[in-house]
Amino acid sequence: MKHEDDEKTSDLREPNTRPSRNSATAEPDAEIVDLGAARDARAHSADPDAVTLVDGPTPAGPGLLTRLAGAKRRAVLPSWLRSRQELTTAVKWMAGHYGHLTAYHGIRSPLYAARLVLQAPRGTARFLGGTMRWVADREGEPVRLAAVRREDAADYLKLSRQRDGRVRLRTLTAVLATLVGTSTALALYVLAPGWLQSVSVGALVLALGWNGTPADSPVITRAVETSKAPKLTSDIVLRALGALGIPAINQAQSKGRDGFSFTAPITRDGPGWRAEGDLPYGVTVTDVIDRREKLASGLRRPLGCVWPEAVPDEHTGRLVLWVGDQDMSKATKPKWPLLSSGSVDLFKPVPFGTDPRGRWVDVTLMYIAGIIGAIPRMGKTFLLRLLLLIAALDPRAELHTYDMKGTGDLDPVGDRVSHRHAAGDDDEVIEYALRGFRALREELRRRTKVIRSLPRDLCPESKVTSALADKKDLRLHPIVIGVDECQVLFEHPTHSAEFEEICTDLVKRGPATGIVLLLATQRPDAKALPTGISANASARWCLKVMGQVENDMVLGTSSYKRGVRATMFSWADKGVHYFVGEGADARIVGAAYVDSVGADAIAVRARQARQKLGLLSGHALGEEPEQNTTASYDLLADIALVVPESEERVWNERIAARLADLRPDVYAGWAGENVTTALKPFGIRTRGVAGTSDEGARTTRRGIVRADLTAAIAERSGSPKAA
Ligand SMILES: Nc1ncnc2c1ncn2[C@@H]1O[C@H](COP(=O)(O)OP(=O)(O)OP(=O)(O)O)[C@@H](O)[C@H]1O
Repeated sequence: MKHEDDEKTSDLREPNTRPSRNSATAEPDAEIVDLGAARDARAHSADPDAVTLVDGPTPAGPGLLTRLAGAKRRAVLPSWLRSRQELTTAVKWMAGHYGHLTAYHGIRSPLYAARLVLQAPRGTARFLGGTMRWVADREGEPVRLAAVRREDAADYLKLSRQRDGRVRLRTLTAVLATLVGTSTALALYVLAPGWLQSVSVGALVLALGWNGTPADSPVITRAVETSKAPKLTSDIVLRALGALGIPAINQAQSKGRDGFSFTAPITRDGPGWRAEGDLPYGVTVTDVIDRREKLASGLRRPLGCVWPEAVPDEHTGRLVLWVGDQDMSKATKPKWPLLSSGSVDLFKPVPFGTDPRGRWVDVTLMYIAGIIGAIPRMGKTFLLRLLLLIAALDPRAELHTYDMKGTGDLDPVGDRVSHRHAAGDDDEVIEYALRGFRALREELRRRTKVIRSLPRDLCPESKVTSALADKKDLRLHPIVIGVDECQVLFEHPTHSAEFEEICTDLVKRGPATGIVLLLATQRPDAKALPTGISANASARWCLKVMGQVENDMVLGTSSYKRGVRATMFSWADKGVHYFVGEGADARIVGAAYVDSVGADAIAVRARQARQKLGLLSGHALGEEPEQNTTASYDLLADIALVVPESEERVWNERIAARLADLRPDVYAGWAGENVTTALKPFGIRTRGVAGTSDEGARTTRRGIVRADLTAAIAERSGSPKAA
C-alpha cells in the first residue's frame, strides 16, 4: 500500500511492519522496500512527490525456526512422576486418606448395622406401599384426574384402557415375583446351610433398613469434609469477565466474540484452577485486579479464592486467573518446615509463607532492610516475629528486638535469644533503645572500615558474605534488628531526629555490612516511617491497608497504579500480604502461622544451638549493656537538637551551655573551645558570628552556621566515606 509522502505521517507509520489489512487490494507488483534506505533517500531527496511504503506487502516476523526455538516446552511427565518427593507425598496422602476412611467406617459399622435393623420395618412398609402403588399405576392418576376435570371422555377412555392393561401386566409380574421370592425363601430354609440363611436374612434386613432411611438422616456419615469447589470452565471465566463492566470486553461479547482469548487450556494448578489468556487490546490485568470483587461475584466464588495476576515477562494484557478451591485465609496451610526442626543460613533463601496456590515463598534476610505495614490486627507483629525467628535459627545472628507496643509479642525471641531486647514505650525503654541504636551506628562504622580493609579476593563485592560472617575475629556476623510499632521511635518528642538519622543510615549502609533492619508499623505515613527509610528499604511486606498512600508508602511509589494493591485484602485475610523481595515482583503471600507457644519452642531450639556454640550474648544471658553514654553520644545529632532550625548562626559558647543542659554527664564543663575542637574532625568550620550577648551588647564571637552542621550530617549518612 502506498501513500503520498507526508513527512509526519510516514515517520509515524514507518515502524509498522504488520501485514497490510488491504493486502488483497494491494498493487500486484508491489515491492519490498528497505525502510531505512527509503528514509535516507527521502531525507536527501528534494522531490516533494516521493512515495513511501508504510505497510510491507508480505507479513514480516520471526520465521518458524525462530518461533520454535523460543517456544516453551511442556514437561513430558507430570511433575509428580518426575519428583520422588512429590510421588512419595502423593502415595503417602492416598494411603493416609483411604486408611482414614477404613478406620472411620470400620469403627462405626456396628452402629450402621443397628440403625439399619431398626429402620427395617419402616423400609418394609415403604417397599410394600411402593409396590402396591406401582401395581395400581398410581403415577398415572394425576393425568387421568386431569382428563376427568376437563371432561374429556376420549382422553379418559384412552388412559383407562392403558391403565387396565398396565395393571394387569404389573399384577402378573408382582404375583410371579412373590411366587419366585417365596419359593426361593422356602428352598433356602430347607436346603441352605445355616450361614447362607443368616447372610441372606441379614442382607434382606439391611436392604429393607436402607430403604427405610429418612432423607435427612443418612446412615453413613462423611469421613472427610471435602470442599465442593465447582470446576472452572471457559464459560464461567467469560461470564465473569463480561460482568466486570470493562467496555472493551463488553463490546466484544455483544458482537458475539469472547472478549478474552485463552492461551492455554484451563488446568488444575495446586488446590485450584488456572486459566490464562489475553484480554482485548488496551485492557490491562490491572483493570481486572481493580475489579476483583466483581470478578469473584461473576465467578460465584468467595473473594479469598479469586486471584487474578499479570505474567511478569508478558505484555500487560496477559491474565492468569487462579481460582482456589478454598478461601486462602481458611485453607489449611502446610506445616512451616522450620516449626519443629532445622536451622537457617541467613545468606540463603528460607520459606516464610505460601502463595495462594500453596507453594512456599522464600525470603533471604541478608542484604535487605525491610518494612512491614498494615492496619491493626492483620498479623504484622506475627510476621515480624516470624522473620525474627528465622534470624534466631541462624546461631551466628545477633538479634536486637524492640517491641514498642509493649504487649510482649516479641518476648519469646527477645528473652531467649536477643542480644538486646526491650518492650514498652516508656522513657527507660526509649533510652535503652537509643543507646542500642547509637551502638549500632558505631558498629556500622566499624564494619565499613573492616570491609574496606579486607583484601579483594576475600571480599570481592565489598559486602559481608557467609564465609566472612563465620570468621569470629572479624566480628562481621549478621545483626538483625526488629522494631515493632517503629513510629514510637520516629515520633518521639526528643529523640526522633536521632532515631531517624541512625535508621536511615542502617537502611542504606546496613545491608552490605550484614546489618538487617526490620521495621513494622500500623500507621505507614511519612511521620511514622520517614521517607528516607521507606524509599530505601529493599524488602516490603504489606498486609491490608486502607488507601493508596499507605499502600505506596510500604510497597513503593506507583505500586497502587501498577495494580499491586494491598487494599484488596479482606478483613479475614490475616497474615496475607504483598511481598516485594529484593528486585522481585510483588507476590501475594500468606505468612506461616506460628503462635506464641510455637514461637517459644523455636526460640528454645535457637537458644540451645547458640549455647552449644557459645554464641549466646547480652540480654539473653541476663547481661545489661554498659550505661556509659560517653562512648556512644552523637555530637552532631545533639547539636542539631539544641540549635533550632530558625537559628541560622549560633555562638559555640551557647551550644556548649545547651549541650551541658541536655546531657550533663557528657558535656558538663564544656566551653565554646570544646565545641570548636570537637567539630573540627567533621569538617565544620567555626567562624565569627555576630550576635547579641546576654547583657544586650552587639558583638561578634566564634560560632557555626547551622547549614554546615546539616551538610555534615547529610554527608555522614549518605556517603560510606563519612564513617
Ligand atoms: N499468618 C497468620 N495466619 C493466620 N492468622 C494470623 C496470622 N498472623 C496473625 N494472625 C492472627 O491475627 C491476629 C493479629 O495479629 P497481630 O497481633 O500480629 O496483629 P498486628 O497487626 O500486629 O496488630 P496490632 O496492630 O494491634 O499490633 C493474631 O491474633 C492472629 O490470631
